[in-house]
Amino acid sequence: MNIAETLTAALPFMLKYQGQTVVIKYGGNAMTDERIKKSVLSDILLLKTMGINVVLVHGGGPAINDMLEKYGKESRFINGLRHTDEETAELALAALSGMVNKSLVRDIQRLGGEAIGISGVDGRMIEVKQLSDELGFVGEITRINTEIIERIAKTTAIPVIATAGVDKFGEFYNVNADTAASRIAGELQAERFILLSDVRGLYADFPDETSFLHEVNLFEIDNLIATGKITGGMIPKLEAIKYAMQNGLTEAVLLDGRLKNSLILELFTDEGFGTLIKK
Ligand SMILES: Nc1ncnc2c1ncn2[C@@H]1O[C@H](COP(=O)(O)OP(=O)(O)O)[C@@H](O)[C@H]1O
Ligand SMILES: CC(=O)N[C@@H](CCC(=O)OP(=O)(O)O)C(=O)O
Repeated sequence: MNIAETLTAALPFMLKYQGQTVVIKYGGNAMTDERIKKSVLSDILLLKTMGINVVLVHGGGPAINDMLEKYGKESRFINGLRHTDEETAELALAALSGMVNKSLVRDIQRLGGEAIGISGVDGRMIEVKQLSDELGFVGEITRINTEIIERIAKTTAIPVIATAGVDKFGEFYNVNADTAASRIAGELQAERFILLSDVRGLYADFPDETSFLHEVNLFEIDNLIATGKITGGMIPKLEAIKYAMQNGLTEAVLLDGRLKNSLILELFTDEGFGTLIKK
């Protein structure tokens, strides 16, 4: 297709999404390759330039692992959530809100766009309480203050959100990025919520290619979790989507961030490239 045909074919989708909110959760595992990262950010900038209200929420598990390793601290996960002592909470904040957030902002700016990076601590955007004694300083979200996101989103800048949380006493908490992104998408009543990871989508029997699921509903997700075939970071991801869908979100898409232009293909064609999660 030449450029004119491509743009013309995209017109109905552009009209559909213009002025709408699209929340993109960019997982740390799809961020480790610089070329892929640049391509993802360039797609995100294209969406913003088309008049879509893009909100970028990022993770950074691998960056936190590296930071902890530097300080001689071990990473330990319980059902996909990192056990977080006080020092880990501070190091996670440094890695996510410092390194990862600012490098995403810088990379968008290098591509010619504008971005403003904030963490859940800023403007008390992500208010939390302790989730459990067992996990330490892992936050359970009690409130999302979307005002600061909405203010940035009205400008030419893309809001880039690091998902640290703060409790009523001002303590820093580590918050799973999928959980926070799902809640933000729900609160913003996003038209689309897309989670970019390093996997094609959801498998009934991971990693058996033939078990790939193009579409699932919440009931099927519960059954899949019960089979034990869903492990690691996929558990909080699905739990987060489930929670947000019971509280305002209409659907979510698990998408492969490593697939070139996956965001554009997902939003601007009728073909589904990932796993669509519906009520
Ligand atoms: N049933 C499943 N289908 C797809 N991925 C799964 C499944 N069970 C476990 N996973 C794992 O979940 C990972 C994605 O979750 P996570 O590591 O938290 O990603 P991210 O850092 O991008 O949020 C995949 O890389 C895969 O290894
Ligand atoms: C509590 C908890 O587990 N927090 C996560 C926060 C980062 C994250 O979720 O990043 P990804 O999206 O790349 O996995 C962590 O410490 O790894």
